[in-house]
Amino acid sequence: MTDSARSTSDAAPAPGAEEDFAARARRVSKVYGSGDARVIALDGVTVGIPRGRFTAVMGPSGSGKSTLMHCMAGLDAVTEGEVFIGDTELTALRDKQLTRLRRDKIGFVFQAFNLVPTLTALENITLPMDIAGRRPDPEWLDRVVDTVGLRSRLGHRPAELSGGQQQRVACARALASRPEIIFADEPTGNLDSRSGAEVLAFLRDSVREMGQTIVMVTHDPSAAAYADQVLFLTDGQIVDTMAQPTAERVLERMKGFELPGVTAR
Ligand SMILES: Nc1ncnc2c1ncn2[C@@H]1O[C@H](COP(=O)(O)OP(=O)(O)OP(=O)(O)O)[C@@H](O)[C@H]1O
Repeated sequence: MTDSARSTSDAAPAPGAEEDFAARARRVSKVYGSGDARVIALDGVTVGIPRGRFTAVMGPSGSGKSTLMHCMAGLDAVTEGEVFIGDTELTALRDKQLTRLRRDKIGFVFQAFNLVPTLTALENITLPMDIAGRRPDPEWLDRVVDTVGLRSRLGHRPAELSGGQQQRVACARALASRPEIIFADEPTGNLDSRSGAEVLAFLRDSVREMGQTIVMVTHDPSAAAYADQVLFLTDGQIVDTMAQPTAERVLERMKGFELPGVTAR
């Protein structure tokens, strides 16, 4: 068995040895609180996120999905274990280096669109690069704008755009700097199903047509069906993976997690 084939097993590939992964977690644990309030949110997770693929993360409420994403994106410190973005060990970085790595290598899309209301769509898309003092590659930006399908709306402010269009602007903002990986936390959580489908199609196209790597946390089996693979978490551990998911198969798998007192939302 190759290392990549056992990406979710405990036998993690050596750092730098597995070039097909845009991000990796190795025996990552995250514990919140202490004493009676102690919660093991992640329990020794080892996983690789394949480069140029769309990965969905699913699991019951409280299973550790957001914690995994936050730890892998360097938004939250791990209690134990290592996280790599490309070949860089994120968990070994000091605050300033971590801020730079997040800025240069990672894109984020959240449930709330987090657009600046006074800026146009285009200004929002290029804002992180403007702040970083980097000039967007015009050809790339053009391609992102075409894929996002908002060329005629680039001069509009967020209030003049629909929710789906605003989230597509947020996706384009994440893509503009060609990050190593994009983490999306419930990107369709605030959208109706039609706008959600537009955003998901855009995320999928940016993977297929532009080679972007995306990890998306979702509760929605039909959203997960846009991904190339699904990772299933329960009780802070990855318990299963599914390639080429369909909404029906994901739903069926999620039903298996519905224990008394635990609902798969
Ligand atoms: N800041 C925190 N302090 C204490 N406990 C936390 C904190 N953040 C998360 N937890 C706990 O860690 C566990 C995992 O939470 P997490 O938010 O990662 O789950 P999730 O799968 O994303 O849940 P949901 O689907 O409901 O968003 C839960 O038991 C949660 O209560």
